[in-house]
Amino acid sequence: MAPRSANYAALEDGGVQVMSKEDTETLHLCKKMMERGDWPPLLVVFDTKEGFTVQADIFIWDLTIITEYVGDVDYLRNCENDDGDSIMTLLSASNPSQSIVVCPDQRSNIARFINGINNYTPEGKKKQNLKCVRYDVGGECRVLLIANRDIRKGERLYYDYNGLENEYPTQHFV
Ligand SMILES: C[S@@+](CC[C@H](N)C(=O)[O-])C[C@H]1O[C@@H](n2cnc3c(N)ncnc32)[C@H](O)[C@@H]1O
Repeated sequence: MAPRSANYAALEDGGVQVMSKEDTETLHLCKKMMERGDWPPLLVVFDTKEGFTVQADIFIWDLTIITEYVGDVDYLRNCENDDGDSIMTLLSASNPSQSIVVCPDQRSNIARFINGINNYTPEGKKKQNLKCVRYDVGGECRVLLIANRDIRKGERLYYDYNGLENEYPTQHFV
């Protein structure tokens, strides 16, 4: 695992956007709500083709923070040969040995059950209703999944697994 000090947003190649004060307050409020047991209105539903999926249990407005992508944080170099299908870039450093990733295999939250779009079909792209955005929050990188349009109750949540490195194979995704 990487020490907390490894998550130093200033190392990001090209920089990472700083989260606004207002959004940072919202993020802290989300954390507090979770701590007291107020969970977001999302359901984990099993699908025979897609495995576990996440769906909206109420209407969700565009730009709502859905969840932070959390888990153990490790150096990318330690995980390159892992067969996990849920590793997420946290910091993509100019010096690759300083790049870190989130590994949600042992500890995580609902984010690891959110499925991805098929990058090779127009239908896949139409399904996308979340965007994955990395922010500098108080000097540390954080990954958030945010609604990129209004989402109907009952709609499944999808984002593009290939936002940055384009290395995730999605040809077989439904
Ligand atoms: C981060 S996990 C998402 C949760 C996963 N469905 C599960 O059951 O644990 C990523 C894996 O889910 C599956 N997956 C994600 N999106 C999919 C899609 N659109 N169609 C089919 N399988 C998908 C693939 O097996 C992928 O490797």
